Amino acid sequence: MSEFNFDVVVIGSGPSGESAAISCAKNGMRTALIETRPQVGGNCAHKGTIPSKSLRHVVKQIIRFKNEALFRVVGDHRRLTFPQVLEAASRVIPKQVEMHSANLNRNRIQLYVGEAYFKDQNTVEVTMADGAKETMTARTVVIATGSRPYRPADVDFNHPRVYDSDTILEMAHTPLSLIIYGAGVIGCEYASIFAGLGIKVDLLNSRERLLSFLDDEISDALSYHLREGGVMVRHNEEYESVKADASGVTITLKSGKRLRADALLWCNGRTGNTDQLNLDSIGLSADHRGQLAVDENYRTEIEDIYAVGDVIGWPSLASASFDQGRGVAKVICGQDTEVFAKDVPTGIYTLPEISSLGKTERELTSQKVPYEVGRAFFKHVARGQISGEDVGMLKILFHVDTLEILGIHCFGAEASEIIHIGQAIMKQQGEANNINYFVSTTFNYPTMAEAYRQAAFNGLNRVKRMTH
Ligand SMILES: Cc1cc2nc3c(=O)[nH]c(=O)nc-3n(C[C@H](O)[C@H](O)[C@H](O)COP(=O)(O)OP(=O)(O)OC[C@H]3O[C@@H](n4cnc5c(N)ncnc54)[C@H](O)[C@@H]3O)c2cc1C
Ligand SMILES: NC(=O)c1ccc[n+]([C@@H]2O[C@H](COP(=O)([O-])OP(=O)(O)OC[C@H]3O[C@@H](n4cnc5c(N)ncnc54)[C@H](O)[C@@H]3O)[C@@H](O)[C@H]2O)c1
Repeated sequence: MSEFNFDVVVIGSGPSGESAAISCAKNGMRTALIETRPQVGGNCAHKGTIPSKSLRHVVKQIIRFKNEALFRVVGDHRRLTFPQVLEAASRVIPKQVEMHSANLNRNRIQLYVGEAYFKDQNTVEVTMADGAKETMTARTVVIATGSRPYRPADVDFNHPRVYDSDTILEMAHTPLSLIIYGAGVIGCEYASIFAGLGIKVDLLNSRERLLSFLDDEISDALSYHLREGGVMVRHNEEYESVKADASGVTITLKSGKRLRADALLWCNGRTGNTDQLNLDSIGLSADHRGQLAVDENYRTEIEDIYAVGDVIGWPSLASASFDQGRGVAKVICGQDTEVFAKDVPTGIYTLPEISSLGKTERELTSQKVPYEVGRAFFKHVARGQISGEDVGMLKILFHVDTLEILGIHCFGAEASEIIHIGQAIMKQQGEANNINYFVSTTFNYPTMAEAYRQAAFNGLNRVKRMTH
């Protein structure tokens, strides 16, 4: 008889928690999963990735309908309300919940619904919705509790015109104008969504440029297209005060500017969900952002307590969280130690979409790497012309001597899919990672993938390294 009820207890059912639990169970571990929400899927399925991407999809369809004269012959040009758009977008959530529940069931994972906190290193207590408590013991605990929007104390989030990225999914009216404070990935994606609905958007960025981790050319393209879509982007701005009243919200900026809109969407930062875990009881503490420090095996400072997903900070992506969950399970099951998720691509679902992998031009320049650039514009790609989605560019950065691909940057329709073709080549070892792949391989025609061939020709012609 084991001294514990479970081998592993996982707290949180987002992508990192679910994949950790399933991988542990598949390796024969007696596994429990605890989730506060009555439904599994995490913030990813209920508040973050899935609802925002689904909203964006609906908005993209509306834009398409508005801009395509052919559709206007068959339907009138009606104005949709935000609640109608939300309703259409939210249909995907039950499908996600059903899929995740089935995955957990199939793998015989014991699910507890309630809020978990530590009693000691091997004991976790769960407070159920009705106040009842359940206690369980385990050799190993995985903290996968995710994150939530950061709410500064001087902004009244109880006011019905002030939203964050969770509560915006409950907005019951359609504002004519919206201020978005915070121009990180969430702020930029929501700016695209609301501008796409014809709402006047002010996007306030505390930094000098949008998404400064991107290649400059891509970040410039995003600024240009957001502005063209009707978003007023303002850089280097910080708020002084936020005042909401019955008819709108006024934000006063440290620069002296005063902006007013029908509603405010706050997108400035997130906090790790660690405050309810009673970490003191096990001698663990989170940093000022509520995040936990881990080593390259996702171990916290406390033996047999691991953490994965948003609660450990970078990269805070659903994509990486899946891998982190599987990675930590390998460590727990003693299978592998090379598990840290790195070389994570970015996939940003603005309009236009952005995706990138590897080094930017700025990084290569500062590292004094002799590189060249190959570009293809979607307006010159037959498939882009046919589909009418001809805004965009694919850019390949490669070493002038070895022809090794060093970075791929893409914006435009389906950029987040297109990037994975290049990723497969970049992942090859040694000389197999070579830009020549794209000129020595036959691509289906017409496809967006053909942009790789065009970009490779463009780059190789530039360094005269092609045998014609
Ligand atoms: C608006 C938005 C859009 C995003 N878009 C993308 C995108 O397009 N692509 C992408 O890759 N990433 C995206 N992300 C990020 C992505 O959603 C997160 O990185 C991902 O959800 C993190 O997964 P996780 O496993 O850490 O946990 P989460 O999904 O955060 O889930 C954690 C779960 O733990 C539960 N929990 C917390 N505390 C306790 C407790 N004490 N007891 C029991 N349960 C608890 C919570 O209820 C929650 O369900 C987006 C995020 C936001 C906010
Ligand atoms: N498509 C996607 O992959 C996607 C979509 C949405 C969110 N996410 C993830 O969710 C997480 C949260 O997104 P977010 O937009 O809230 O966060 P973020 O870190 O991108 O930034 C939010 C805002 O805070 C500001 N900020 C952040 N750190 C700062 C600092 N040190 N100094 C000054 N200003 C700072 C940024 O300029 C921005 O205005 C991100 O890690 C992101 O990767 C991913």
